[in-house]
Amino acid sequence: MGTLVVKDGRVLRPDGSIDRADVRIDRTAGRIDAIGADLFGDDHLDASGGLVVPGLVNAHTHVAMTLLRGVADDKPLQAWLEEDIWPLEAHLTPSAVRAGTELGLVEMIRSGTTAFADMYFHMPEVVAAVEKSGLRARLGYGSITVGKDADAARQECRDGLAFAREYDGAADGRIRTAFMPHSLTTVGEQFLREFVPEARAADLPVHLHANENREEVAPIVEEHGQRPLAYAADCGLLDADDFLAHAVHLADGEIDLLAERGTGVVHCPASNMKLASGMAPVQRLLDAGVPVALGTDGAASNNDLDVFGEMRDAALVGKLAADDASAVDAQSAVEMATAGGADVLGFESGRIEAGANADLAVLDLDAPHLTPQHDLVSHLVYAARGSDVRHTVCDGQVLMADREVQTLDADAVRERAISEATALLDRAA
Ligand SMILES: CSC[C@H]1O[C@@H](n2cnc3c(O)ncnc32)[C@H](O)[C@@H]1O
Ligand SMILES: [Zn+2]
Repeated sequence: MGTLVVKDGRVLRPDGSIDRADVRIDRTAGRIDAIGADLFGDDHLDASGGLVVPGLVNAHTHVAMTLLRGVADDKPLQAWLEEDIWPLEAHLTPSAVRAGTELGLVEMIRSGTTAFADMYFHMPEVVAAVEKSGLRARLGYGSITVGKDADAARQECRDGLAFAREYDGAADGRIRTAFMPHSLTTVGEQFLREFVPEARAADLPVHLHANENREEVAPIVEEHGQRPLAYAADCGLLDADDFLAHAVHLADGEIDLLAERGTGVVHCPASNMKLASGMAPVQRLLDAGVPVALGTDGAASNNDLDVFGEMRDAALVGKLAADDASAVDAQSAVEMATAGGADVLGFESGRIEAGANADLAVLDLDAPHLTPQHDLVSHLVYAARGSDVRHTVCDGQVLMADREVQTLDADAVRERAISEATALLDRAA
């Protein structure tokens, strides 16, 4: 396969500095092997006039929810899930999930995302779509036990573990898996106590929604007499490779617990604002040393999968939450979307440095909204958009060149998603 050189761009380094350099990729290893001046390789990708950044990481989403984009807006979490989303999801089929996932993967490739975590249904379809797309992912079947009898509930968790065991390492290692109980209120205590140790035995991380809004926190405190994360730790959760989505409503002791354990938090600012869940204490999490990543959540609560939007929202709402304009600065937002996200998902990505996974994006800088160029880190967070991405590379493979997605047929994917979304809403009507 040889080498690929990303040529003549400016390169964002892990310390936030930017310099003119070429990036050489060993395509067989899928790794960056050199960064420097005038590098030669077997193939070249033109980055002149552009900025080479680590591929963005979307560390919490439900990709196939692209099919539900715009079906239910302007409601709080519980009403949105119970009145709209879950009744529709009951009619999902494997082919609907495949179509919605491929649509989301095209959207992510086009906006420079190279790795993501997905919790959803019909996950073998997601595996097949990710394999074809060339992206990197941490995948899990979302187990829900509430409202099910004990046998069905146990089967939900068994299915989640079986999926994770079977597909870990798929797509030449680009796919890793996790056990993904949906949340502390939708998965019963007995099932957490039974199945989390099985996940540990299989060396699988655990990913779940936690402390998302006040209505989710209150019943846990009432039923268990503990804050949610103390209860989670009691149930065997919060290992160093586990990661929680949202973590909006946190007591001081819960932040300390996350820091002590090294458990990751995926901050989902747009979803938290849209569902009026609250403002996560992101600067306090960063100050405490908690690993923080960014996620879009699903496209029905965002309503897109563009991580550039998440960087901007994280910086803006982070300042409001801290009542401090210096909180969650641009460099912090970029780190959460790149190296921080990769670390939380357990990937050796998110940094343009020799030895790292060759996951990167090249942005065009010649747009009016990116002019003048006093500070490109500032531009990445406060001015750039996903549509500024010109090339996307993952694992050394070019997934998009000059805005043309190479691995999926974007027009066909869009047509199929439209027909599956229409059929899904017809079935549910
Ligand atoms: C069991 S698969 C995942 C499940 O989660 C639902 N979901 C989407 N967004 C959220 C959110 O913000 N909090 C909790 N659950 C969410 C999704 O619709 C699936 O049913
Ligand atoms: Zn979610």
